[in-house]
Amino acid sequence: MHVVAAALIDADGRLLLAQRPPGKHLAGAWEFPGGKLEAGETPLAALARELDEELGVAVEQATPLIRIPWRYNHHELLLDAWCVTRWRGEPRSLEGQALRWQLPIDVDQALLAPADRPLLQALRLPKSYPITPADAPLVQRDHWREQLAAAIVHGERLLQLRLPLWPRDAVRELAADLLPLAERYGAQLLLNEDIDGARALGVGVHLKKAQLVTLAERPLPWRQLIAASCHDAEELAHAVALGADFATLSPVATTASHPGATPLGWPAFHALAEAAALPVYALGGMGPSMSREACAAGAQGVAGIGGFWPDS
Ligand SMILES: Nc1nc2c([nH]c(=O)n2[C@@H]2O[C@H](COP(=O)(O)OP(=O)(O)OP(=O)(O)O)[C@@H](O)[C@H]2O)c(=O)[nH]1
Repeated sequence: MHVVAAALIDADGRLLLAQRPPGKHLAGAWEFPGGKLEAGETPLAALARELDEELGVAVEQATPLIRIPWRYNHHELLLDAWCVTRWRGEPRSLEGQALRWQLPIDVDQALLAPADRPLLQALRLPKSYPITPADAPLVQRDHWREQLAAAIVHGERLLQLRLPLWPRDAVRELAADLLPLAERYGAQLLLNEDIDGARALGVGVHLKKAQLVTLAERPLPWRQLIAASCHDAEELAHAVALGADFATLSPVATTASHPGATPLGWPAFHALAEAAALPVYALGGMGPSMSREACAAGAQGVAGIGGFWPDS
C-alpha cells in the first residue's frame, strides 16, 4: 500500500498534525495529513487530492522528505512523505479530525503513528553531521573544544565526539564542557560508543557496528538520540529494529580514513537508504558541500570528518 503524507510547514516552522478519527486503523494517534494512492495516481496528485479533501488547501510547493517502508500487524505500507511549504487556503478540519500546529522539536513522538517517528526525525535532523577525527590526540584537547564550539556557533546542530585515543572520562568532560553552549544553540552532541556516559550526561550515543548487533533494545530514552554505523541492509534493519533515530551508511566514496574499503557508490547507497525505515546520512568521502547530491540519493544529509571543521 502506497500512502502519501504531508509535512505542512508554516512560516514559523510549525508542523500541522492531524488526529486519526475513531474507528480507523491507529485511531487516536497523531499523523501527517494524507492517504492512500488511488489507482493510476502519481504521489503528487494523491497529495494534492488528499489535502484538498481533508484540509481544503491547494498544494503549491512540495518537495520529497523521506520514504519509509513499514509493516503493521496486518498490512505493509510505503509511507511517502513530502514537505509542503506553500499552499493556498487556510487548513481546516473537513473530516472531523482534530488538528494542531507544533514545532517539530515539541512533538511527542510517543503520540504519533509508529511509522511517523522517522518522518519526525527527518524534519528535526540537519543536513550535516560532523565527526571528530579518530587520530586526534589528547594533547589537542583545547583545540578540539574550540573547534566544536566554533562549529556549533557557525550553525552545526548535530556533532559526534569520536575520540578513541582519549580516556573515556576526558571525552565525557569535553562533552560536559560543551553542553551549555550546545543547549543554547539547540545543537545535539553524541558520544561514540559510550552508552553509560551518554546516559549520565543526557546526550546522544552513536553505536558502533559491533555494538549494534549485541543490543536487543533501545539503550536510551526517546529524547536522547541514538545513531548507528551501518554498512549494509542487515545492519540498517537492525538499527530500525532497535529504534535508532538515524544511521550513517558508509563508505559512499573512497575515503582517507578507510583506504581499503570498497565504496558503495550513489546507486547502491540510494537503494539501501530508501529501503531503510529511518533517516540515513551518507558517510565516506563526503564534504559539507555534497549534501544536495546526497539528498538526491535519498540521504538525510552528509556526515564526515575532513572538511567539516572550521580549521580543516
Ligand atoms: N495518512 C496517513 N496515514 C498514515 C500515516 N502514518 C501511518 O502509519 N499511516 C497509515 O497509512 C494508512 C493510510 O490510511 P488512511 O486511512 O489515511 O488512507 P485514506 O485517507 O486513503 O483513508 P480511507 O481508507 O478511509 O480511504 C493507514 O494504515 C494509516 O494508519 C500518516 O502520517 N498519514
